[in-house]
Amino acid sequence: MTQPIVDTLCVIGPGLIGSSVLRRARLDSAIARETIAVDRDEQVCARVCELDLADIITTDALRGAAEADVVMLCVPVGAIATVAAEILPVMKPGAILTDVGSTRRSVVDAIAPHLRPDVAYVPAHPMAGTEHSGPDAGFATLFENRWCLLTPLENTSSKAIATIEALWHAMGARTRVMDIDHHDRICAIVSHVPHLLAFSICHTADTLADELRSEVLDFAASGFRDFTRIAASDPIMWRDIFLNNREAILEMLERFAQDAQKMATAIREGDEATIVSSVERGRAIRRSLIENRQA
Ligand SMILES: NC(=O)C1=CN([C@@H]2O[C@H](COP(=O)(O)OP(=O)(O)OC[C@H]3O[C@@H](n4cnc5c(N)ncnc54)[C@H](O)[C@@H]3O)[C@@H](O)[C@H]2O)C=CC1
Ligand SMILES: O=C(O)C(=O)Cc1ccc(O)cc1
Repeated sequence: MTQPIVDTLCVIGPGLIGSSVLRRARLDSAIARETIAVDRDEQVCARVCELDLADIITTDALRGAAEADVVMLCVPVGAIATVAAEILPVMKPGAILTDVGSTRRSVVDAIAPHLRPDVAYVPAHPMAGTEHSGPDAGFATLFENRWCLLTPLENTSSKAIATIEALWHAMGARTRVMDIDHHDRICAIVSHVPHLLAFSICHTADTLADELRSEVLDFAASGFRDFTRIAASDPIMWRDIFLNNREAILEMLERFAQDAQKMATAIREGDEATIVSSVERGRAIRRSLIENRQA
């Protein structure tokens, strides 16, 4: 029998993303020989146990990390560096630390002082998810045909990078290695600012409902519903993302505001050509996303 990609895989934070990884590992013995799930929340551990998602389930991060060959941190961005600092001293020599956090620069900088020369750190962010969270929300096919963006440090061994890439390939994902700051700018425009806009437009509509004393949201058309699906996402997760990718988000938000302002000017001035060309451009982009099966 061929060796699995990882001997012992420890997932810390088996919520939407972590439980999806564990579900996939349950289905495919080529991923890991043994799995460990760690969560500080006893109720999450109890649920992971009921769902039979891992071989060992514990609230003790040190125990899980000490036994693992790969430790994957799937906790909110604001908790990643704290958990990393706690577990790094007990990790096995030669083991790999990875995390799935949605932002990179501040996390990598906060982890850097705690790194050991004999433990590789390979951040890997799956560009896949939903607006739901917790262990019940996960599913084994979540990463199929999705990108996973790896942002290793310059001195990270190519063997460790290859192991994490193999892990994500086995989960159905495509991988791309990229620069840390490049990652944060891309994610700001394709993920973080769209979430910000969805939260904000819900807020605006709700405030208007108060002012008009009307059930504005009861009349939400399907466009509003499609556009705001992501506004149902977890507040702690998004607080952490916004605060940890501050510069790139503010830059992209400013660019967006300029484009929205151009549309406002075109509408005010009855500039048909600008309005039509903007809608045409959006339509072409949306159609190409569907053709590439990313929508
Ligand atoms: N939700 C999404 O669509 C995506 C999320 N991500 C990233 O993945 C990570 C996890 O997100 P989700 O799975 O959505 O979150 P989740 O809320 O579903 O699960 C997070 C889990 O971490 C546990 N946790 C929190 N702090 C902990 C700590 N200090 N020690 C141990 N466990 C702890 C929580 O109890 C929870 O079970 C985040 O960093 C997020 O930015 C990445 C891609 C997509
Ligand atoms: O629900 C959706 O469509 C998402 O976009 C989920 C998501 C959230 C955060 C990420 O870092 C990546 C993907």
